[in-house]
Amino acid sequence: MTQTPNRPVTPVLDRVKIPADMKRLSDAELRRLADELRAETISAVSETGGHLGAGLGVVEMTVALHAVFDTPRDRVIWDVSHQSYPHKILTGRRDRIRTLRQKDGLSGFTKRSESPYDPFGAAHSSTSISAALGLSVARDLGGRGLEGESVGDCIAVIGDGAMSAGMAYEAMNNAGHLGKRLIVILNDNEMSIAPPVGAMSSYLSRLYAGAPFQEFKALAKGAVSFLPPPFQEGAKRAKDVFKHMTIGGTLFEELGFSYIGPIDGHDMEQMLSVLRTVKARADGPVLIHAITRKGKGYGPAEEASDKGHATAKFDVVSGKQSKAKSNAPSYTSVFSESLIKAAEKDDKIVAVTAAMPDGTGLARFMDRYASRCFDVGIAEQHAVTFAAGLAAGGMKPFCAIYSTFLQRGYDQVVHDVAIQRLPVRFAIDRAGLVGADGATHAGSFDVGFMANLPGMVVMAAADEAELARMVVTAAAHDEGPIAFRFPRGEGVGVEIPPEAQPLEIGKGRIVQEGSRVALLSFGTRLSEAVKAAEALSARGITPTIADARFAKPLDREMILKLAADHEALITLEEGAVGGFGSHVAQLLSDEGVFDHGLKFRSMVLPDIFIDQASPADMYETARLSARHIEEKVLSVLGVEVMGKRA
Ligand SMILES: Cc1ncc(C[n+]2csc(CCOP(=O)(O)OP(=O)(O)O)c2C)c(N)n1
Ligand SMILES: CC(=O)[C@@H](O)[C@H](O)COP(=O)(O)O
Ligand SMILES: [Mg+2]
Repeated sequence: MTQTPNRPVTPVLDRVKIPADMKRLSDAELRRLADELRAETISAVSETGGHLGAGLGVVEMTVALHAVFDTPRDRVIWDVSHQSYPHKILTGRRDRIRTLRQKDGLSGFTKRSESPYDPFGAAHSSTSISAALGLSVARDLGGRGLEGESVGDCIAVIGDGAMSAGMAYEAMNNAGHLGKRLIVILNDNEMSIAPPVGAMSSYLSRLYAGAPFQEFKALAKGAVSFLPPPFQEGAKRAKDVFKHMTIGGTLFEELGFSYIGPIDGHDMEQMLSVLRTVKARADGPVLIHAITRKGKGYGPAEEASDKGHATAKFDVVSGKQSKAKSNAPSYTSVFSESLIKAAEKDDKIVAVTAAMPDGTGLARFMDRYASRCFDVGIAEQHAVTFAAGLAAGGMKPFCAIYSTFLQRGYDQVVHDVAIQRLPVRFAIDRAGLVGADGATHAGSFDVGFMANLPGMVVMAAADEAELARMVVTAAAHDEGPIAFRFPRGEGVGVEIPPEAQPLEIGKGRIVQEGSRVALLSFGTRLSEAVKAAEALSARGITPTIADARFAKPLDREMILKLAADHEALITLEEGAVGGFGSHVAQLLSDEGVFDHGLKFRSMVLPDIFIDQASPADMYETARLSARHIEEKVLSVLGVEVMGKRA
């Protein structure tokens, strides 16, 4: 037998094609299966890159869940679902696990269309309890799945980080009230992407630190019979130790859940025993508090500051990641450096992140100005209104949130910020297509949902120097809210001026003068427009190229002049319909420009959710690369290419 290098030897796992195959395994074999599953996960992610640490932390839990419950009839809903790779391996997708996060491969998250074992898709956090509750209620009302299949137990697995979001409490509040049979596993690894923050995180740690106290609590409430015998013993001992303590219920019990824990989420015997008991006995909402370690079982992940949360491809033996070299700084780092510079001169500048200090670059700001930087946990709604409060109190808050996660705080943007004209500065990172995380993380909608708000200023950086200027522009803008968007990844390599100057609000710039057709770009598609223009020059076409800088307020004067001076006007943006191009079309329509025969085209993201792929492939799908701009110009001008109209 030949063995593929880097592939672990997995005799037990090889016998498991789907979870039903696990029913034949003894508990000892299930323990062995967990070891092999962990090795297979490490091996696969070493080839694909992706979310590693969270999956390694739930290997035993994944095995125990599929061994005890009857999936897919019983529904396991993984919160965020970045920890679902071991689940994918056990649920008929092992043969494709090395296509994770690639074009036409497996998604890095659970996805209903991918497998019947993924009953609910996710990637944004803290949705699992609501979804599991909805499924439980549907089941009790006699509902069947969309394919007519019956629904069994519904189990939400949610992390301690995800437990910081309001939505999890909204769901528990409702679940406790309804009293339906529902199982929640709190996977507490004392980590979010960064170390978790907040009073709730401290509370969970106290529950964990006081484990015997919890056993005593269960006994005191008569709930100990719910637990398997080893826990009943522990509880009796705990009663002696803690008999003089006055105790209240855990928060979860107050919300109407039976609380079981803390248990060791890596101890297969405990996991199996607790899940079997809960399966046999639960008659309402139950919360199992499992303590695990993010990155468990792989040294380089366990030792990493993010516990191997996300990784590039790596060498399994050394743990060394293969990172592509770049000649330009990332947009995120330009934002971060520019903000630090601005904060040096203005002590009113403060910064807010919702659990993404590294991703947004605010970790560096925090190192420098700890008291002026706030990680509020996964709580985008709160982050926005908290920033609004900071602004109302006279500070200059920069609320740094990925485009996709800002969607969750939208009512707060409208109601708390925009209507009150509070000068919150929104730094919208990951605006546009993001690659391997796919549709759930694409920043497609922010221009649409920000630029339609009265009084909101909306900018997009065309390159890193422009981004530096937008940071100082935002810092200086006290009249109302302002937002600037920039994409994932590296800049284009332009020089960043040491002292960036603010932009005039609502003023764009002409990058290249030309004739016949004007390319009006909003954001980083500008460099593609320049490339397209170079290609077009071979055909004797020299487009005018303009950088709009602002989607709101529009540079009316510049746009109307472009329209007047050219036969055709094409807008470009990395965003969905309803964004910059729509605002330009509205202006042209309002001003009657179309009545005079202007040819107008708007290049936007297509009306589909684009699955994971490389950014280059995604731009192909979106038809937003230089080649597509060139084709659009030729077609709008009616130029024939190889005997055909373009
Ligand atoms: C609404 C939302 N905000 C932010 C994120 C980014 N994010 C993904 S995983 C994660 C940490 C989750 O921590 P936890 O729930 O404890 O899971 P763990 O990774 O520790 O297993 C964060 C902040 C997200 N996915 N969704
Ligand atoms: C699962 C999740 O939401 C994050 O881990 C996300 O994948 C981070 O994306 P970036 O790599 O763009 O920071
Ligand atoms: Mg965690």
